[in-house]
Amino acid sequence: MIQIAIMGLGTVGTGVAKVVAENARQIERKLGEPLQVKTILVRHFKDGPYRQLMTDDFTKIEEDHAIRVVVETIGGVEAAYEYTKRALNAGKHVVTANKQLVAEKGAELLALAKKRGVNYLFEASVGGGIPVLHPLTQCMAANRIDEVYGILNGTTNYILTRMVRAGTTFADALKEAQEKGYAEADPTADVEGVDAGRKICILADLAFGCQVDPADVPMEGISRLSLRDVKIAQRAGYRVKLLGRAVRLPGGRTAYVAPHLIPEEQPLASVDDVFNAVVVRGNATGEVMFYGQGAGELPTASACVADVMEALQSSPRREEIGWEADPAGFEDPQALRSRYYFRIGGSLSAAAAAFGQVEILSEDGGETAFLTDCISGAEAGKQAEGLRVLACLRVLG
Ligand SMILES: NC(=O)C1=CN([C@@H]2O[C@H](COP(=O)(O)OP(=O)(O)OC[C@H]3O[C@@H](n4cnc5c(N)ncnc54)[C@H](OP(=O)(O)O)[C@@H]3O)[C@@H](O)[C@H]2O)C=CC1
Ligand SMILES: N[C@@H](CC=O)C(=O)O
Repeated sequence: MIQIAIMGLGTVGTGVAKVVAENARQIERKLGEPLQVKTILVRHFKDGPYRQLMTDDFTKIEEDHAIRVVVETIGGVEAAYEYTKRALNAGKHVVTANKQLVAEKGAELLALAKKRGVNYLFEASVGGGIPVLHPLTQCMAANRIDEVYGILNGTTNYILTRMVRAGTTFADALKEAQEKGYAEADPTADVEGVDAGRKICILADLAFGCQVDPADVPMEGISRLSLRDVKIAQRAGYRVKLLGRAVRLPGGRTAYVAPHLIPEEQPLASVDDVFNAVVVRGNATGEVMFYGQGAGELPTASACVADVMEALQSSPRREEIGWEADPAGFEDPQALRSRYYFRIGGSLSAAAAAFGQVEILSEDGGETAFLTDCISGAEAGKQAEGLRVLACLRVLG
């Protein structure tokens, strides 16, 4: 019998307990022994099927030599960071879904895990149930990864889909996402692009081998996005999606999160609801896309339990994953070139005077929406000076 502990019995922690119980036979067949949740760390005791396993004392996990893997689904940094270090120091593998902790402290925790001869695994921290970190670091290991981008937040993709398809208000769509267990404890992180930002940092860390610090990454969410722009874009053959993007540059790397217009024929344009998709561009593979449910109880738990199994099967520890802790070499994403969508208060002639040749998408009620040629973010900002800019979005492609 292999025994594990879960820390935090919310959406993901409950999912982990369910997957371990419901898929017990498959898991046992693969591990050669039954897997059992022995202890669950909670803050508040609650009645229910796991009541007998609950403790509010972390030392019950830390000092229990029978517990070989700890699954951290508390979220945030403070308690999760402290308990993770103590669990690793106690010689236990740690598996997590906590992207904030991995994005901010991953390099340090991976180094500690290495020192202690155990694994620190975090497949669930990006893309929920989508296997993407393992393929990126293992199956694409022979590539130089030049770019990673995608729809990395299930809550905002769900909100956008509900607003566009069903006319649901932003507030109601967010409430639905919270009820389904997709949103962070503080959904501001979803809505303002911070959750996607943490995920693009983890992808960039692994893809480029150097720390991308979340504090350096410009993150814009969907709270300022107007449905008017989404509809204008849609009529012109584009979908609007919140993307995280990380690019290798000649002297370093860059990353950002922002809503983009995506041509409707591109596969990312039809990724809706809670689904996420991550595109990885390797110099040998070209573009590879990973698609699946990016949030939710069971998909996320699937990734956590697979990591538990991997940690056990590759004991004492699997091959090196990690990155340099030094964040030097991060460059401003404003240097990246793309077409831009603008909506301005003013006429087509004002747009043309500022940008030269533009592709007009709509002219209505004193407002003009148009696409520029391919320019850098800095050029877009400079050329728009003097215009009354109502919206400005990058176009992917
Ligand atoms: N939900 C999802 O779809 C996904 C979530 N994640 C990540 O997984 C992690 C967990 O998310 P989720 O399950 O949704 O969050 P929840 O808020 O549903 O669950 C977190 C749980 O941790 C408990 N907790 C908080 N602090 C402590 C503590 N000090 N000791 C013990 N328990 C504590 C909370 O208790 P209390 O109820 O008392 O607050 C709560 O039950 C986060 O890092 C999140 O970003 C990753 C992928 C998908
Ligand atoms: N809040 C996150 C949960 C999964 O990472 C999301 O909506 O994507």
